[in-house]
Amino acid sequence: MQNQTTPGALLTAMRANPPLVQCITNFVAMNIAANVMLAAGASPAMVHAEEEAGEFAEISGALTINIGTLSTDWMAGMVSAAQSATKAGKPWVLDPVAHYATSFRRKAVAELLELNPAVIRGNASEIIALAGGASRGQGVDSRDPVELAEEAAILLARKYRSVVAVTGATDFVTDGNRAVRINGGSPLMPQVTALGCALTCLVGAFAATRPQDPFDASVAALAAFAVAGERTGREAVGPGSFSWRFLDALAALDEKAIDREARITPA
Ligand SMILES: Nc1ncnc2c1ncn2[C@@H]1O[C@H](COP(=O)(O)OP(=O)(O)O)[C@@H](O)[C@H]1O
Ligand SMILES: Cc1ncsc1CCOP(=O)(O)O
Ligand SMILES: [Mg+2]
Repeated sequence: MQNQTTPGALLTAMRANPPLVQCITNFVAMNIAANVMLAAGASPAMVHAEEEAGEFAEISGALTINIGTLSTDWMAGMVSAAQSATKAGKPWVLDPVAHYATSFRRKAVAELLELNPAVIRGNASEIIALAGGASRGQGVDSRDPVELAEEAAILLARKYRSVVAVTGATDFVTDGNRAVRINGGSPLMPQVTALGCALTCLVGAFAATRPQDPFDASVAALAAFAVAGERTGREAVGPGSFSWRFLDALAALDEKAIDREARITPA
């Protein structure tokens, strides 16, 4: 019998019933994230206004919240959506973009963390700082290796009872108990803006497909990026061609390819 929770099986399940995912993301990421979601087979909606964000979360399969271009009115929409998702039993994913940079961001992330995200997805510098460590992050960019963030990720997963997905050259995913590393991708990925933000939305899509197991959902989303990114890296000549070729590679992924090519190892 086939394992129903392999990344490939989850990709097939997601495409068979494309989940509506409410993505509250940033101005930089909106377009690329929506295109990544469509290429992978999900149905994204970028809905953030306070007047409707909570109501929209009720009809979505999952919610993602990203503080990349935060403002006070967006924060109100984020809080309303997260409360509504939790109440409706829908998983939501937090992307704490550059939360260490200003007190406004630090305060916002502290408030959002209290609203029970199912998954926290960030780069290594963001995860280290979230656990109170000394991060070398600069603005939205990570300057720390993922290996240095693994302990922080486990700590955060236990503290907030959530899955923590740390990305970089080698990704690390933990729920505080289980942990895996995922290899793949391409060094060109951090040269294309908002790919991490787009990945956060895709984690939401897989979490909508498998709400009972946000760990497997996160691993599947990161594996899809790792395989599509690695394939794209072989063809692209720079960040420009990487960007459009990556969408094609995501769309071309299928169950067999992802399960054959994903390099996932227990940590
Ligand atoms: N040096 C690298 N080599 C391979 N893949 C990478 C590398 N850096 C980042 N990635 C991949 O890029 C995607 C976005 O991750 P990351 O750049 O860490 O997020 P963010 O954009 O939030 O900083 C992930 O799929 C990650 O695995
Ligand atoms: C450049 C920039 N500025 C504010 S949000 C953003 C995008 C960040 O994207 P990512 O976290 O995926 O690198
Ligand atoms: Mg990011």
